[in-house]
Amino acid sequence: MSSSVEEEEESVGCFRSRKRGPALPLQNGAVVGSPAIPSISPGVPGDSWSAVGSIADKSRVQLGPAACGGGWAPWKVRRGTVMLLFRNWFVKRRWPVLVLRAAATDALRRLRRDVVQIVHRHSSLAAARQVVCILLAVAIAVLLVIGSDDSTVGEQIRVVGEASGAAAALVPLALTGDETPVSPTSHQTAARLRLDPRALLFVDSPYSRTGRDIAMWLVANRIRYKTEVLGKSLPVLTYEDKGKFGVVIFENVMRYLNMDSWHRSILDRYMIEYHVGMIGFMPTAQEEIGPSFRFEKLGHFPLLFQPRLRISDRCQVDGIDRVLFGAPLNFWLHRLIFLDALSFLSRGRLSVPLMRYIQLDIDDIFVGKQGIRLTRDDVIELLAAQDRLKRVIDGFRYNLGFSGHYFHHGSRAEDEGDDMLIVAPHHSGVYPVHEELYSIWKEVWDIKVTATEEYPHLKPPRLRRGFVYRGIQVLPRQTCGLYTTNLFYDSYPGGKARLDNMIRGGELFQTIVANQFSVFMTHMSNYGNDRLALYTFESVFKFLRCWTNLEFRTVPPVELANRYFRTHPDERDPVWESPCHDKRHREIWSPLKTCSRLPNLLVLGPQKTGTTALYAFLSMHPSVQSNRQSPDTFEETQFFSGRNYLRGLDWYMSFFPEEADYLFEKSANYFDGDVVPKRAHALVPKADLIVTAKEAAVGDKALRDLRNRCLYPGLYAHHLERWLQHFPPQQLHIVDGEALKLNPVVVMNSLQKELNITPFFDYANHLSFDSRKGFFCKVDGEKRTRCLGKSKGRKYPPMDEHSAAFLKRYYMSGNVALEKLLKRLGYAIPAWLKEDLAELPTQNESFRGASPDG
Ligand SMILES: Nc1ncnc2c1ncn2[C@@H]1O[C@H](COP(=O)(O)OS(=O)(=O)O)[C@@H](OP(=O)(O)O)[C@H]1O
Repeated sequence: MSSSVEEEEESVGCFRSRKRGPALPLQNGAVVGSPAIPSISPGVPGDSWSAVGSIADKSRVQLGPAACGGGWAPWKVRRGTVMLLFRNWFVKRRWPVLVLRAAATDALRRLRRDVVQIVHRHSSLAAARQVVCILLAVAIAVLLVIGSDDSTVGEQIRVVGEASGAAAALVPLALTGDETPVSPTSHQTAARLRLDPRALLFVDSPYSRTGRDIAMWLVANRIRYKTEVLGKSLPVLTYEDKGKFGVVIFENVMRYLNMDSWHRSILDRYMIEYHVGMIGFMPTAQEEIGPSFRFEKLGHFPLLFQPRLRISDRCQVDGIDRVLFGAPLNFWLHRLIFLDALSFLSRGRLSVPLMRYIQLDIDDIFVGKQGIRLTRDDVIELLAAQDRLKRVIDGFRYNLGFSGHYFHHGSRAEDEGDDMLIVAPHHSGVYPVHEELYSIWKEVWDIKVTATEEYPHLKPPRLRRGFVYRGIQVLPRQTCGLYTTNLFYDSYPGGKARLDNMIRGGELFQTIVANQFSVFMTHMSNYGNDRLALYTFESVFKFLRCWTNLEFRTVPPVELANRYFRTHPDERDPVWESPCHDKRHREIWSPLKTCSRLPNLLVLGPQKTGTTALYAFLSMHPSVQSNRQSPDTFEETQFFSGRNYLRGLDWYMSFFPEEADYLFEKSANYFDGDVVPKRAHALVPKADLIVTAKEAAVGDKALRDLRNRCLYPGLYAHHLERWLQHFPPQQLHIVDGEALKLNPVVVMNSLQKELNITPFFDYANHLSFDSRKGFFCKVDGEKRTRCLGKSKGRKYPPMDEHSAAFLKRYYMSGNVALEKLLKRLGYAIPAWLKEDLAELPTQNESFRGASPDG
């Protein structure tokens, strides 16, 4: 890092000094060359339209107030530009206005040069399209005016909310009725009570880049959302008197503009009536925007821009707040502003909390050879840094883990360092789970909390989640960029810029932004040597404090875990991943464990469709072995579907033999279990799946009792679609249950080929029809048949008319959806389904177009 940049960074107050020795105090400061705190010109009080201005710096931007309808607002932008703001929730309010200046390359300058959004109210419905176009242009202009010294951009922008510090002169938003914010510092209004905390995300396709980035960021921040590919219909937007979505997001705002007028009016009406705002992203492709716009890419800068653009706005209002992003969501500052936009546009319904709990673990504090251990001076500096961090992180203390074996193993100075450290137990290596470790922790030390970076083995690390196993709360440990090796700033793997980028808006920064709880760990030696750990942590918290309104706190580990699982109760249940797909997990796993004890095939059910027969027939194949039968749950393991899941991986694997070419299990309640596809995919993502489908049968019990247990699984398409969200269609095999009953030889012979099970086993020689049973049965050695037990293949009295009519109605739309799905997947339509659909009365023809959900 050059000294000038270093000086600049220090004076900015956003970064911690690189010099060894006492770190700089963590305090806010002004940006070098840019007083940084923007000066804002007041708008017209009480007017819902005002200009908002800003900027400082050498760019000398001047902004004047703008009155609605008054023509061009006199913005003079010199080598810079401006965006306007809403009341910031997340991004530090003293940075409400972001500056876009001429091109430069270093990351620090880039931070201050970004402009992303415009909050706007505009136009009447009739003129909506036209004005949105204008808004887009405004967005672009705001992003762009760069490079055109003294270019003038006229515009009127509504100031939504106030900002603090120098921005305090902003005109407060003139809100009325249920738009009135409940507190001057939050986005919450009474309108939020009518909204679900969920976003509606329109994407171009399931694979489009920006859409995936948006979805990932929503997931990272645990914000619920529904993805929708804009097609012929809109999703249902309301239920009873509630809005299902707190904000509407368009990955490509042109899709919103080009929406057909009918759907557009429905969506707009929803947004107006429920006070829901919209976020739109400008497409990056020129052809999407039209020939009249010319974009240029500015060096490394992530935004597109169009020079010399004059913009006007008509100041008409349609009641919808829209935030436009001029670039995709891959720049960290955009991501922060996106969080603010979500909060603002959902009237506080999608506000992420600002408190962040931080735990810094120093692991293995006495482990290390002489020469790389902590000296007395290192420990003094460690403690001094702890005091400095305490100023930013309320109650901060390091959390130390040690191995007593290595205590006093260093030089004299290092041993003195050992003496100065106060130690507390610390645990790691908890995933993949070693049952013995958990037992010992519980029995010997009554451990309640630990942390791991291995679960789930997700990248990026900010997506890691916690779980509880055997009463031990396991917190996710995040990646801070410092590992178990001795690292030095000057020889940091990938270069020092890589580490600094992680700190300044990169992975480490975003991890803390996205997670309310962050646990980091690095080894002792990185607090010695050139004290890279101190630099890293102090820098990132300085940077966070500089750019966000986040607050930080450290609490004792047990309290931290309790708070974590109170905040994220849905994370308590673990999601078992296969240790076999990850080299590192294979290494950590016990050498006694083998990856061959997981099934290649799952028979999913549903019940009553012939799954027991299929299980018996598959087990006849010489290369195929099934699970051992479980006495507790009707011989099935029922691992993925219920409480057995919490018994752990060892329990599940104990049902399978160690040596087998091909392993399978059948649990007939897997098919309709909500969580089963996700769990199954996490553990056996390559497994084949068999679903047996048959006309839904009922016996002689009351329909009401059966509705949940028996009828719901028969909505085949609905459940199959859920499985297809996790598994590719090639792994899904749908077997006609009627054909299995009437002609199992044909079904089994073709199924083994589909599943690539060898050698070929001709079922014609091993199954035969038993006229007494009325079903096909196994042929045993003496040509006698062995049939399934009495509980399978029972005879039922004919169904009464009323019940039959009820079932027809119940399954009508579901069967239509199944027919469509089977066609889509390339299956022949089973005879029973054809028959059912043929009986549909003509007035119900429209059902043929119904959605899979019926
Ligand atoms: N070969 C053979 N032998 C006996 N039964 C056969 C066979 N092939 C298909 N079937 C049909 O399978 C039905 C039972 O389905 P499941 O095994 O899936 O039922 S369960 O969920 O396990 O209870 C069973 O229905 P029920 O008699 O109602 O149990 C049969 O209709």
